[in-house]
Amino acid sequence: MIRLEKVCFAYEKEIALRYVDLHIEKGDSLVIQGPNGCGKSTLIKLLNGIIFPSEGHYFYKDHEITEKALKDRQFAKWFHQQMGYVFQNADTQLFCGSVEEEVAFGPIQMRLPEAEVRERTEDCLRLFGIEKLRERPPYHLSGGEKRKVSLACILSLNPEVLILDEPLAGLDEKTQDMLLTFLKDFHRAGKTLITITHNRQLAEELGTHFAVMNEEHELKMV
Ligand SMILES: Nc1ncnc2c1ncn2[C@@H]1O[C@H](COP(=O)(O)OP(=O)(O)OP(=O)(O)O)[C@@H](O)[C@H]1O
Repeated sequence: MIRLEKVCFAYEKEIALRYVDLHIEKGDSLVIQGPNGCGKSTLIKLLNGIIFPSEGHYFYKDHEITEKALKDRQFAKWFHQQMGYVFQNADTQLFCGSVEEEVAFGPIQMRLPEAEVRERTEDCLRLFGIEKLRERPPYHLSGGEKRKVSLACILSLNPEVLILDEPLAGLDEKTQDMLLTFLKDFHRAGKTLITITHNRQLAEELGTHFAVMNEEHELKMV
């Protein structure tokens, strides 16, 4: 489903990915670990089509993901609907006037019928217990509340692949348990998960496949 072939990426002179080969099948739950600065966030940006290989190739469902390919609006829309990316910093993701608008934004962009937009929005608000926050502007919420809203936004898109960067960071224990249960159910439903985490317990509970990146910016399956 996801295939990286000898992918390199550099920020000007700063190498961040070195000849990365990676195969992820539908339904896998891949956990990626590695020290600070080894290239994990860069890899996630690349998988999400925000940056592109300087060398090598990235294929999603046999389509090569390049800057040129994503200039095709139909293709880009399809690809971005398949990939749900939960940012580490929720602030970069939230921009609507209210939490409810924020969660409904994706389904509206997908041009879903109004009743389905409403249903998905309500389901996601309920899932994260944030119905009470629906009228509030997202930028006035606490860090943990913002995280719940950004997770609800991504899940309202019902993505095929969910990419998570330290998903439990900043959440209280009850919300961590709820999110972990959700992620396990999401995976059981045949969806694909890619998680970056330093949290060993989360890695063990969620992962079916494990990869480690090293300080040389190389990736190895373990
Ligand atoms: N915008 C940028 N410009 C220049 N160099 C960058 C940029 N972003 C990241 N880097 C560099 O690329 C390398 C990989 O960074 P990346 O953020 O992918 O690491 P990471 O494994 O996610 O780190 P952490 O665990 O600390 O979040 C690092 O050496 C970093 O300094």
